[in-house]
Amino acid sequence: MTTSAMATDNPFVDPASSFEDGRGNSFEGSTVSVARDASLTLGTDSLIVLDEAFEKRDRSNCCGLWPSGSANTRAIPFYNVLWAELKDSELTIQYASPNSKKSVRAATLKYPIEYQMVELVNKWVKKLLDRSYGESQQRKRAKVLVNPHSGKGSAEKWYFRDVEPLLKAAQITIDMVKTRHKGEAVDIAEKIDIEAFDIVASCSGDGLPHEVFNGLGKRPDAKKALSKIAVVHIPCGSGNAMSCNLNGTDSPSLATLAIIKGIPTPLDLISITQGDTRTLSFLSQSLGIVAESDLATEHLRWMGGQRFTYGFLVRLIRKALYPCDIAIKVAIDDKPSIREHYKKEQRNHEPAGERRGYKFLLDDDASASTGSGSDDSLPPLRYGTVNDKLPQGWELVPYDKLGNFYCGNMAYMASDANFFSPALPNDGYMDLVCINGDISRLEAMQMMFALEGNKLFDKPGVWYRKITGYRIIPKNQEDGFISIDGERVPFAPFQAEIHKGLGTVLSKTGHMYEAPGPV
Ligand SMILES: Nc1ncnc2c1ncn2[C@@H]1O[C@H](COP(=O)(O)OP(=O)(O)OP(=O)(O)O)[C@@H](O)[C@H]1O
Repeated sequence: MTTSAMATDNPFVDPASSFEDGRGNSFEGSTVSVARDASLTLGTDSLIVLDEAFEKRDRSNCCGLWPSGSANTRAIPFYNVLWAELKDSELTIQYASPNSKKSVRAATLKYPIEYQMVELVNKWVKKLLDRSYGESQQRKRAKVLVNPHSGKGSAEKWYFRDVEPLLKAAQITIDMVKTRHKGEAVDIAEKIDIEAFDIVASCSGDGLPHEVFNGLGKRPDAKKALSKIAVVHIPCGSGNAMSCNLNGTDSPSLATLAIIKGIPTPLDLISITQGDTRTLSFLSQSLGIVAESDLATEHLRWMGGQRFTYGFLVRLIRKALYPCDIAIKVAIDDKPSIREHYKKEQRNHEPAGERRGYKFLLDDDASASTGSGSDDSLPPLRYGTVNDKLPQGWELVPYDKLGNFYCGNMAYMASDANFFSPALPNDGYMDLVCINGDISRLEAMQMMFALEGNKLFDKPGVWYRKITGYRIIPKNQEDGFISIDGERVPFAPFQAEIHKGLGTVLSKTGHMYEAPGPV
């Protein structure tokens, strides 16, 4: 049986089946008949399966979650197709089937193929895989790290139930280890054979990806390792910001699907120098009410997500102040220009390779001062370290009434907190929000509600800037809380500077976060 012969009998084939669909996809050869009562068609966005057996097998259409035409058809979006192959006269199609609004599970279709159809079906399978993966790499090789202590301790259970079956169905090679202690992921990433893997996936909170970036950053070939290995996050912890930003979800199975289909995306990374250490930050740095609400409420873990809100409100009522001296290298300092910058990037589709590099940042007034000398290790620090004298043109300004210093490299800081809505993965800027601690309680509450409604950026009391570096020196406080990517670091001066596109992640679009931009 030929594909074109079948096409005329099949109600799901576009009548213009030998023409293009306007996107350059030819419908020629898009349908294969795989059994007496079944055919498979490559539609515009979905694989359309017409199979009389569906009607008998599954009248419920999986709770109405599939966008099917009728009881004997199923439209499987190409995004959900995990793998297809023809082996031993059997065509197997693996796909992610929705089993609730917030999860998918691996499912399989199998059809016997007659000998004379083999060549045709093989060509069809190749087309199906090309459309299903697009720019995303097929059969990725994954080093998987599972932190059994993440969140409420369910990471291992979720890995085996929600994650591994999807990875296996997508033919991803898996090398999984369970982390045994803090810092182990740093060592694993530092020693990993970067030619043997494409991604390092952490089933954890944001803590493990932070360690992975730092492990890769410690290598003598740090730059190469950070651009070759995509660091990805499967949300199993209490803080899952990375997955919300890049996978658009905090569901482990949906995040796994997003990673299987993810597009390599350069990510800006930030060097933090404090004392004599240099670490990498990928998510945020905070001092003041946000850092304290998170880090000083560990004893309230039993409250779950409410613990942060409770800690925040207590400090708000106290009108807590966190005086500091701060020097900032500002790039864009007004909200209309920041909004315009964001819109420009939304329209920009330059390839990943051109998004890397430090070219335009090297044009500014700072000269590289610190580095290990080797071309392949971490890039030198253009602004020096916290122990050096201030770079030329920087000025320490007293912020005596500071309530919140919050610097972000991603938009969502939690699934319901789009704190830095104009943040971009590789614009070469950090987003800085400063809020005074002496604003009225009413204004502070309004800011909290504005955050929930994605309107924080526009609030008059929110001082929003795009920056490339800063130094912050806490004063008049004996002790306090500084958070780097959600982990506590010593309460001491530190300096930060951004490296454009130094790291690599996988995202859905290749250049934007999943958070809605500034309204
Ligand atoms: N087996 C282990 N036992 C204890 N800690 C571990 C273990 N494996 C990893 N860790 C550490 O746990 C920390 C937090 O991990 P992660 O971010 O995955 O989870 P989380 O629940 O979101 O974290 P948080 O404690 O920050 O809320 C990381 O610093 C990590 O190194």
